[in-house]
Amino acid sequence: MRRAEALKKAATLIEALPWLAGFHGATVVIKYGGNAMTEEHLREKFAEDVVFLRYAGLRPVVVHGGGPQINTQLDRLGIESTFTAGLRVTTPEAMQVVRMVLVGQVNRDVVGLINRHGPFAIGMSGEDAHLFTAVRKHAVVDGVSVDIGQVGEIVNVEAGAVRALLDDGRIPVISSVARSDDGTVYNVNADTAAAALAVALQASKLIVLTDVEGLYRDWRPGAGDGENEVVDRLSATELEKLLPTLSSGMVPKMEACLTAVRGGVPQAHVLDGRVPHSVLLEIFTDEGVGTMVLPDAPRAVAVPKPVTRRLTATAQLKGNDE
Ligand SMILES: Nc1ncnc2c1ncn2[C@@H]1O[C@H](COP(=O)(O)OP(=O)(O)O)[C@@H](O)[C@H]1O
Ligand SMILES: CC(=O)N[C@@H](CCC(=O)OP(=O)(O)O)C(=O)O
Repeated sequence: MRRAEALKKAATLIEALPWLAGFHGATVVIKYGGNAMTEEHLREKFAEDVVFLRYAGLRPVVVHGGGPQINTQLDRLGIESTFTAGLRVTTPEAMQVVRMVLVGQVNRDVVGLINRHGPFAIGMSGEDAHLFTAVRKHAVVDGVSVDIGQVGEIVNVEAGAVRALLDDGRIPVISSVARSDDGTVYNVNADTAAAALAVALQASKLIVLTDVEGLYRDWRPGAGDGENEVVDRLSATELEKLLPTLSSGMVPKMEACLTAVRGGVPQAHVLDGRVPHSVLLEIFTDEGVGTMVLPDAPRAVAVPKPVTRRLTATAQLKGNDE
């Protein structure tokens, strides 16, 4: 290897040093969206990242989605499916398919994928060990409450089993299916489930992987990358104001980030799952990627990430540099 090239590689490794030190032992909840898991080479990179985190001394937890995979199966079976406010209207018939695909197919696939790189991943459904208890959720559209079927709102998280797995050096991989006290099974949006778990575990970070660069300021469907402006960083209050203007899949995603930071998680991120190794880039480099949501008054926590190189949220919204 040429000397210049070797020095560059060493510099990259050294750049990770403060982050490795700061995040040692930290719990990071990663939401792996169904749209982010469609390409094989990216799936491999994701699995490598998660195992890298584990070997680097962090405690990664994966909560996976599977919306496109559920759509495929519903189509095959001729079951119609619609979304309201980013949530699938879930009939009892659709619920059976949701559970089968998330727990029986996607969970197994993600566990297998991670275990190719190290024997750590263990699959769980939100129904296991009372992990997620839910009640029936209604969507609110134009201020009106709308019934969306067997969609759950998590009211309790029993994270003991997940903690035990983490203490044992495992990587829990969790499906967003929940049960109510009366035994009804509910479909929970995976962003929402990841946020509830991040709060229960008091994680150091929530990372939501998706198929766009981050939160776009004025999202225009169909516009390519670079044509929409990514909001680099924003505070909980700024996000709260923005929420009513958001649409489709971004609604549960950004609500999840808000829930996480309001619930004591110091940082929540929406990252582009199409960028290889975006999880490592976010955690171990100075730049950070995607959209970062911060609490209004960040607590004094052992998260070393300097934020000075990013635009402030206010400057972001004005479109100016600091
Ligand atoms: N403001 C916005 N910024 C970025 N994406 C947006 C925005 N509003 C709506 N979207 C849509 O939300 C989608 C992400 O949500 P979703 O399809 O549920 O992803 P996932 O399967 O990763 O959970 C994007 O692909 C985009 O089509
Ligand atoms: C209620 C609700 O909408 N549940 C989602 C659960 C899966 C999910 O969230 O998957 P992604 O993260 O890939 O979107 C659904 O049925 O599609």
